[in-house]
Amino acid sequence: MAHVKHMKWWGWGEEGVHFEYANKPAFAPFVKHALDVDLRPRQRDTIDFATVNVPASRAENALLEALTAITGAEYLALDDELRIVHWAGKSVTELLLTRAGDFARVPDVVVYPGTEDEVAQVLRLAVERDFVVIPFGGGTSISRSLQPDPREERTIVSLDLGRMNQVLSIDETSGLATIQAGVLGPDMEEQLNARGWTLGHFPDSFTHSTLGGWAATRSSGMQSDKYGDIADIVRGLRVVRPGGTVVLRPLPSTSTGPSLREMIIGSEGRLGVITQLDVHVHRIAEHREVIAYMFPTWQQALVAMREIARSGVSTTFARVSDAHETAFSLSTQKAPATLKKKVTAKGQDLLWEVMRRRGWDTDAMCIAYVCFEGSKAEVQGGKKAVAGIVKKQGALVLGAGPGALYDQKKFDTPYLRDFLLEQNTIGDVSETAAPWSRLTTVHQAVYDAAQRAFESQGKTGWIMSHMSHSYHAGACLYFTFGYEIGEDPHGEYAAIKSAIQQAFIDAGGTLSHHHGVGLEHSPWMEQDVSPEGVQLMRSLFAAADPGGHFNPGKIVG
Ligand SMILES: Cc1cc2nc3c(=O)[nH]c(=O)nc-3n(C[C@H](O)[C@H](O)[C@H](O)COP(=O)(O)OP(=O)(O)OC[C@H]3O[C@@H](n4cnc5c(N)ncnc54)[C@H](O)[C@@H]3O)c2cc1C
Repeated sequence: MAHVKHMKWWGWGEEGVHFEYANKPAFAPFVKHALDVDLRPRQRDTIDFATVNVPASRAENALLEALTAITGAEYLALDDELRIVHWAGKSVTELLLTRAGDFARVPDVVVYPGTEDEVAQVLRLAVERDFVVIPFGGGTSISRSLQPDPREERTIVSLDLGRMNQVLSIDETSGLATIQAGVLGPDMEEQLNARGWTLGHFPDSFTHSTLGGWAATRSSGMQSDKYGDIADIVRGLRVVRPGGTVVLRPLPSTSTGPSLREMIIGSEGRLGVITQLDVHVHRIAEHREVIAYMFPTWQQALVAMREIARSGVSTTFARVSDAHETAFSLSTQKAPATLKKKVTAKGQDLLWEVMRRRGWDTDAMCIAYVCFEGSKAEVQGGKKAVAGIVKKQGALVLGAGPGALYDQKKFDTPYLRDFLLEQNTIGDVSETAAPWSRLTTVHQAVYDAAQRAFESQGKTGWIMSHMSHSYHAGACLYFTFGYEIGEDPHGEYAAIKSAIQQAFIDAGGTLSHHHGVGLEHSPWMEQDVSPEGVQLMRSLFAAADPGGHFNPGKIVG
């Protein structure tokens, strides 16, 4: 479909873009140490689509004609590659299945509506002709929110919102923009930036995910400390349902019963299709700086992060990597190519010397990044206040150099998972949020659970974490884990991922801070929101969609 950009069918992002390690001398030794895996040079650049068998479309001609009458033939896709692009998201389970060509059930047709009225017509038709509609944003779901039920006998339509991609208006007085749901992150920012505005929402998946997808999964971006999670950013919505459109106006606040807005946010396509959103927008900051700090220990770093959150200093983000993640970050540094970079590397050696002389255990130290935005004076003031807080916890201020590097690399990491899969190795993530009082307990519990799970599967595994997204009462802990794939890729993954998710709940965290539920996290929902809570959700979905036409089975089965 020439009008809508898609990721490659077999992995993350664009064809031809890869994670490279040849220019990162410490990376291969790190992987050997952490996972006992010997990296091989990349064997292939792509996977030939001709090598996979795609189940034939089950869509009948009469239905295709009815859909054509709505959007026009140009906006209906039956071709196999597009059906595979739309069959699932980018969770590890889905990537393994996709690479193996193991497609139990794929959408029978992809429909690209251009207007809200066309969306409404498709949904009415779904009820009339009894087919399933799975709304599709950018396809970056990491919780299996898109993958159809393999047992689904009805026709499945993937409804791709990608043509509805415009910033429609900006209310400059209120700082509110009205934007179509199918717009990809970069396209939306380009339109907003052209008028001096930004949404400020930058998930790691930003380049390939959409505004509607963010709202449908309760997303959070790396700058949420300043701009809020998507649930804070979205003020108004239009949600198309077969019987009509729910219209929630962009009011600053309201007390008109239970919040419909909150109910739609995170509904993963089960309550209808979000076509348009009213969102907070902000003037692009005059000045921005990311400063790096090094802490002697994780405990001291967490205390500092809490103090920063409490201090009233406006930070755009404040995140700290634990010792394992710090070691990983250092392993991805490029070899210095220019004289200037060689001098910087020398500076780093000196810094290491300073830390050793201070008696630091360099295996325990933790790197933190804090971002400041505003006028030059505001940024200076913020930096000064944060320096005071971190120094009380024994940290060294590393300055803007490493911070700028972090800022540039932030959207590259998703390519690492495909690179590792190519090396027969899993690299995956799980995140939670917990009160400040429980963060160290959750962190330790997840490490212990992962270690036990690695051992039970006979693996040399690695786990690392960072803390980000601070709130009044707590913060998000984001874990990355890896291990070499054995003989039972799905069984091993299920055992390790489940151990981590269960540890979140047992230690007092939530089962997901910003990746949503989908099929992946659904088994823990009763433990997360109580059995009665799940029953309430089931009743809601059953009443809102009695025929189970809209992304059935997701969140709660
Ligand atoms: C490598 C990687 C990094 C990630 N980093 C982050 C991160 O930093 N922060 C974060 O929050 N998430 C992250 N994610 C998860 C993912 O990007 C988010 O869940 C994102 O919000 C999904 O948006 P999307 O447009 O790709 O939606 P899709 O994946 O296409 O869809 C997700 C769900 O939303 C529904 N949906 C989509 N559009 C609509 C609509 N208009 N109306 C109704 N339902 C709709 C779909 O049916 C599906 O259930 C990451 C994922 C990956 C693979």
